[in-house]
Amino acid sequence: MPLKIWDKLYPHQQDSIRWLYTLHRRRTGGILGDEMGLGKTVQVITFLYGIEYNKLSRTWVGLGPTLIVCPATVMHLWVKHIHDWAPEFRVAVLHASSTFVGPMSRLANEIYESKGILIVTYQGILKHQDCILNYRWHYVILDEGHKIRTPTSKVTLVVKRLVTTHRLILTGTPMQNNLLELWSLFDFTNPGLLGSCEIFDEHFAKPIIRGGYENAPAVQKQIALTVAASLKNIISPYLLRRTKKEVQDHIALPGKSEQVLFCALTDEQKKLYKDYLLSEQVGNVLEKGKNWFRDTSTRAKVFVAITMLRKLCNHPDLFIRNAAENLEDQVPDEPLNFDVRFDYRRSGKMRVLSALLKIWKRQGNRVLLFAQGRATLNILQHFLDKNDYTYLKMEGTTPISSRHSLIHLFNHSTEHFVFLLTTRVGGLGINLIGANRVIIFDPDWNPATDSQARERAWRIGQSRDVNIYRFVSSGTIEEKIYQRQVWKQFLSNRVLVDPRVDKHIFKSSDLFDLFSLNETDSSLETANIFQDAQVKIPEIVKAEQPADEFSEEKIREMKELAHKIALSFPQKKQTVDQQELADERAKKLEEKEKLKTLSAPELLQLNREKANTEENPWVNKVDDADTPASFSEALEYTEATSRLHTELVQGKKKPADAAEKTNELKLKMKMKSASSVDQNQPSTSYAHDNSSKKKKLPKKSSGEEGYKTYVDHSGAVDDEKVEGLVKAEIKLRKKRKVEKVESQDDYVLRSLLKTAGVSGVLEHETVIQGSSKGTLRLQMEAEERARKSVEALRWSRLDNFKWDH
Ligand SMILES: Nc1ncnc2c1ncn2[C@@H]1O[C@H](COP(=O)(O)OP(=O)(O)OP(=O)(O)O)[C@@H](O)[C@H]1O
Repeated sequence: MPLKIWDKLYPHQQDSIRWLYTLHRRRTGGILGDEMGLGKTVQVITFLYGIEYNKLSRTWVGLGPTLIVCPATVMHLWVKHIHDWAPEFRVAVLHASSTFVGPMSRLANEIYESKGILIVTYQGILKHQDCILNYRWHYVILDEGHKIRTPTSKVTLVVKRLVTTHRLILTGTPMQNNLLELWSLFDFTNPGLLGSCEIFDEHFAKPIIRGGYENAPAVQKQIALTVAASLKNIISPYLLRRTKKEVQDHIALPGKSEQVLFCALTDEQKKLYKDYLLSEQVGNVLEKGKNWFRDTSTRAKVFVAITMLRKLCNHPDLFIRNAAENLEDQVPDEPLNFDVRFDYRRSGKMRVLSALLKIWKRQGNRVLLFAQGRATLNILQHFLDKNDYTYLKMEGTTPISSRHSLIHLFNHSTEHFVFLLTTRVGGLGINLIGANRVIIFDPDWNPATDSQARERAWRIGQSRDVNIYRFVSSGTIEEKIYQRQVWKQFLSNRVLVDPRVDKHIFKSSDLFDLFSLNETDSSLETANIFQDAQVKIPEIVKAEQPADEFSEEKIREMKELAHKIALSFPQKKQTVDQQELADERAKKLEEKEKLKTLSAPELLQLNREKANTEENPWVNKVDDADTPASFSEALEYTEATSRLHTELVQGKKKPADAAEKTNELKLKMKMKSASSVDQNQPSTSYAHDNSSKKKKLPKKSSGEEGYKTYVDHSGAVDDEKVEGLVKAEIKLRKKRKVEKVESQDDYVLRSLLKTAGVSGVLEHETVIQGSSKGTLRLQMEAEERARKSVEALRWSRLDNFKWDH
């Protein structure tokens, strides 16, 4: 690969190029399963470029015709990335939004003949299968390849018929709901690796699932663990997965926090919820008992009832409309028409949303707001309109051709505060790093859908810390959905990350469990299950908000105001007697000249005396322990700190930077820094001479606790003032107490808990990470079982081989 490209890749990307090349040489496929946003697209394009550049393939002399299948929203992103990283490639999009004039089959043929790259959507492959299946492709790449996770879906079946030597899948979420999905993906990239679907289900999927339940016997738990470890060994060579945490040293992403906010239902929602649970519709479903899922029509009714409850959790209007129209078998997801009675406060989650957006707007944050359905999105849009928030919106009906420009607009201008998206359309494959806050308004059954959505902002290119909030209506169906998400995530982690992940938490939910409302109190069911994940907000030490609480806009306003005030000064001066001014100037000049004649200790002594006598809000009692070596050094120091002080007052420098600079100056002057020995003492101190003892500073008022005081000696505040020995007090947070000072996140959470009806908060990461303390008591039996599973798989491969030949 040309160095000019190689050098631009991060180390983990270079590793994956090596891995892809190993697969290439073995003429086999694989799954590139890096977490979202680590640059899988870039890795694959540069790898293909390497094949072309080195003419590595014997069959094609370089890269042969290549097919990329991806979701519609990212088609143009692929084109852009190819233009950026490998402009020599000929690339075309097989889609109505393409600029090509003429039949699509001709376009496909032209690209094929010129050994170019053809990009098509998953729908497109169904539509154009007749022509695409006719060709023998060099590489077939499925981006967001989890789209073929259902073994029997039409698109999966068509994709598996593609004729090609090299098959790659790119996905940040290789396993989403169950283990058979993983089988389906490998059945495309490495046919036969995991045996037949039935054998895999019986010998791998079922044992792993059985051992995952809390009430499973110990032997089953141990079998699950060992079988999962065997499976991981089998797939490891063909699955490359790195998490952001693992490569953080290279990519240096900013911080991320992810919390689950449990929002209380409003009284109206509660009443409607309970009434619905008691309704005939739900009663009919519950009557079916344990075997409800065997009957298709009951399954459909359960689905409708659950959807109704989910809508109610979002806003009563969504529920009432459906109930009024008595839509028994279907729940349309059409936008609603709002009348003047619309009130966001009737929804508990929207109250929380309102409180959050207010704070974030003030703080200068920008938000991705994800919701499952178009109807919910519509209600959220109405809320944003009413509150004059600027926003963009993208959902299923947004034309493909305009999606890319919407994304570009959001990322490249700060004009829009919120980006409203449906989770499935806006959550896949795109970059939305213009936002640093994410809300997932309602949870999906599939944890990967929500994970994909949250990763739109926290990815390469993001420079600000990202906070993610998942909203869950407490006590409702949404809690059950969230619990199912955790369970699925646990299964996925067991196979993809660490088989020892040990979080046996769930028994399978029955219908009564789903159709219930837990009203007990704010100590939620989910919070009780995951007690270790509960977020505890530290006590507030300092009442006022930290200085960085101000948004950029607010700072600009403050600066403008300061500027206006400053402009008013000269007018006042004109009213002062000119003679007085001249006298004043002469006096100050004289003082300055006199200062130059003083020795360094005299200068500092004078300085200290002035500080201790003057009534000046910037002045603090001086407690000095160090002496500069010479007068010129002292003067240099005084002037430098004076400049610093001016910059500080003018807002050009932050207190922390000013303090750092001052410390540098001190070091330069070879002054002792006694304060660095004791963090509780002021950071800068002066003294009559080296032997003098340090005096303790008077205690600060309580409002200033959590800060250390830095006493700075400086000259003029601005040019109009007399140069001399003026002191400033710069407040810095004490290192030791910094964690006690309320962070922006804590401030947000506290506000929500206090006023917006949030009844609990869980740290999502802690919820999904299991401990790895698995017992090895039944190791032998489990190993035997795992050995049998692998053997069954080998026989199954042999059977397939016989059939194939
Ligand atoms: N080496 C690199 N140098 C600069 N930018 C990069 C590099 N690699 C990736 N990026 C940028 O990082 C962002 C994320 O990359 P990309 O979209 O390829 O990630 P992904 O892993 O495919 O994500 P997803 O799974 O969400 O589709 C893009 O904006 C891309 O341009």
